[in-house]
Amino acid sequence: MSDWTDPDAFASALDRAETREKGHYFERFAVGETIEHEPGLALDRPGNERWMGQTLNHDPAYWRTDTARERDFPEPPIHPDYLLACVMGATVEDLSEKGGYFLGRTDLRFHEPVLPGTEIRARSTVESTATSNSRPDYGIVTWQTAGYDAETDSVLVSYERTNMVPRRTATAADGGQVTDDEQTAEEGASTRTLPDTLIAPDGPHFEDFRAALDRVGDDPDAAVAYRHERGRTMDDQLVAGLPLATLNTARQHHNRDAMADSPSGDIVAYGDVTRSVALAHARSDEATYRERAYHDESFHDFVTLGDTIYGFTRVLEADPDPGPPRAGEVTFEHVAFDQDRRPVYSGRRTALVDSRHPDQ
Ligand SMILES: CC(C)(COP(=O)(O)OP(=O)(O)OC[C@H]1O[C@@H](n2cnc3c(N)ncnc32)[C@H](O)[C@@H]1OP(=O)(O)O)[C@@H](O)C(=O)NCCC(=O)NCCSC(=O)C[C@H](O)C(=O)O
Repeated sequence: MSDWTDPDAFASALDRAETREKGHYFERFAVGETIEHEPGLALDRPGNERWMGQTLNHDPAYWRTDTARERDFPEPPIHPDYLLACVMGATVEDLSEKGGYFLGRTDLRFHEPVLPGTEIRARSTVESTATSNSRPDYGIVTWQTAGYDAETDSVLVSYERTNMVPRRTATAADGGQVTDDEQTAEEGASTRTLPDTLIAPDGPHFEDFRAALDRVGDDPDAAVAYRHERGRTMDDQLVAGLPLATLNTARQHHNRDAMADSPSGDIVAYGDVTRSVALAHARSDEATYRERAYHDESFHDFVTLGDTIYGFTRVLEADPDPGPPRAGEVTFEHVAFDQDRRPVYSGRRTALVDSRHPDQ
């Protein structure tokens, strides 16, 4: 009788066996097609608290009932970063499990607060497809995705995301190597100057951001921009644990064997974890009332186990009008960077920030 566990015989059988593949190549995506994603999950308090605790999102409104009510929530809601990561996680099997880079996301909007117990579903529509000029083995696909309440069908979060997706038929490509000319151009770009004078707001409230912007005025050599002190080292819990808890099946985050020969050489953090950590650092220095929207989010470089993520914030605008009387709208640009000062994420965020209380 054959011994299927004889190591040599088994290794040779593996070479002959077909692999039942997961995920889809670029050619599968047709513009206009809508995909209803099968995975869905119930957003509960323990999952929410695990995400928030690990990413340092410790805003008490998401943990304490009394603070939640002060912030006009009926109870501590699901954190927007966790909601977003779960919606995107549920789409990965259909859209990006095959691998390829998460290039960016824009027009991300949170439509309404979400309470624990909500069961979510996701659907995506293919917006555009193109072959990549710089990496001919890949295509670039943009999807419009909505995360919605399975019971009421109301949209909770929506965004447009772009990934590189491997092509089924690899071309005679250079594998994405950057040429010497491109390298020189990149180095030249990195010497571009930023404003000399960087000022920080005096406090966390809307008036503090507005006053800091007024101080900068029209001076092209000044900006409201500051660092956040906290950092978070990426451990196994963040790199593999959190994405799996959102049903994100991308091998980049949990299969070291498959990633050993990839450009990163190891598993990499889910972009939504990296982003959530940097945003948590920023939020810890502001009196956030509500998260509203994000634009032009990009993931610039790999984050691997042992990297430490810090946050940097630039304040772009402070508008008193669009919010409720207690808050004004502030637009930030946030940058996540690592221990070597390498930017790994950037995005523009619009949030409502509480006004200073009259006796503060
Ligand atoms: C991704 C990178 C390797 C890109 O590096 P670089 O080559 O320097 O970037 P380019 O700017 O030249 O862009 C390459 C091509 O992609 C197009 N592009 C770039 N951004 C966008 C965008 N937002 N929308 C549309 N198209 C975009 C450019 O036009 C170029 O096109 P072409 O010239 O035709 O080729 C590098 O940035 C990198 O390594 N980033 C890290 C990526 C990463 O680690 N991401 C987060 C973790 S992975 C993850 O979370 C996966 C997730 O689970 C999932 O499933 O998606």
